[in-house]
Amino acid sequence: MALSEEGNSVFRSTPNSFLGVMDEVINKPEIMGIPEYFIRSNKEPSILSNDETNPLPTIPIFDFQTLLCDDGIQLHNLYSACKDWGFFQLVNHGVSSELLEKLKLEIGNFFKLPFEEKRKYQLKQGDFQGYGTVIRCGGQKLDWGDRFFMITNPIERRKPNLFPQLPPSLRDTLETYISKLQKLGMTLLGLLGKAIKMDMKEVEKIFDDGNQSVRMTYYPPCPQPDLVDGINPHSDGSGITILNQANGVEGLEIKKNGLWIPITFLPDAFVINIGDIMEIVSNGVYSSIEHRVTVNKEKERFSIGMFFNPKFEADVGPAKSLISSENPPLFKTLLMEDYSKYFFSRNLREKTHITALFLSHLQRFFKKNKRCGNERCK
Ligand SMILES: O=C(O)CCC(=O)C(=O)O
Ligand SMILES: [Fe+2]
Repeated sequence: MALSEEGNSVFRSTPNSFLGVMDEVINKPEIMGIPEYFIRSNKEPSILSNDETNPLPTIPIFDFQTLLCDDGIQLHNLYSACKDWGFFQLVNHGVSSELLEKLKLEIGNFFKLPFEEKRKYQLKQGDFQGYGTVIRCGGQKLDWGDRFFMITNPIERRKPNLFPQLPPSLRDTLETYISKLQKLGMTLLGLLGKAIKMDMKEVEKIFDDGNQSVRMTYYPPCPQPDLVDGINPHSDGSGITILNQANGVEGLEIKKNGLWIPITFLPDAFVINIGDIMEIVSNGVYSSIEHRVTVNKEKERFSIGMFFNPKFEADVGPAKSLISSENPPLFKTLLMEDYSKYFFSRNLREKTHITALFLSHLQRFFKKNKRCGNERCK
């Protein structure tokens, strides 16, 4: 049976969103081959090594409790990790295995709900929160994954049809998880500020009562994983991201010196990464690294990322306490509210939005505020 396609539209698509890889493509054994919309013809290969004498490089691992009682050396190592890798794993972070296990079950159950149930959370015209993927133009390639993105803080920014309407057991578990991660996230932001010698008052001014959001992603197995991306190469727009590789299936890769390196799964560890805002705040010292997710032929994968950002009223720009005549600002400063509008007007793709902040594109964006297509829609 041929898939139903209407002109340039995609399965279960509305004019602006795509819903449900799992429901549309996976649950139909009669569908042969991967629909064109998912095929990435110029996908860069992952590096593989079976050579025990020459293992692949791995991202640094920190023990949170050791970081907290720092003697200076750990903070220096943290600084180097954020500068050279932009990614690290965090163990012994104090979030219990029981909570992580419960969250894994709840997220897994959510993505298995019937399509009509999940559809209640569908992304609406012109919005970026909800279940689905924003479609900006006809030729846009789609990721092999179903996502659900929502702002969780400040609480008054929560959409009434999203978080409050989640199945109660998922909602309550997520609420507990979010409150634990908030404490962890704020402490980490403080440590990152301290490690780069930022004024701690400035760290608080930027990130306290910040804007936080979560993205849950389900990556179904794919018959031809090499042809698709679970999530396109991108850097996160956040201050920092705390990622939980919830069901322990690997697939996350980071780009280091031009090569795609896999991130291993450590039970109960979080993967922490520097986002574009932290790269900007640190005036380019910390690195927001491109990453992507590859998918698996047999196994499903799911993850939940929590993004920590400045409050909407804060300035996003190089920290004043780091700037001097020897270290002039490399990025523009703008309000978080504007940064956020700008970020969500674009698709996740490489490091295109931070590059734009570095150059003069941003001013043009705000003058015209047009959704021009091709560059962002690839
Ligand atoms: O699923 C993952 O491991 C990564 C997801 C990700 O990069 C994101 O949500 O920004
Ligand atoms: Fe990401």
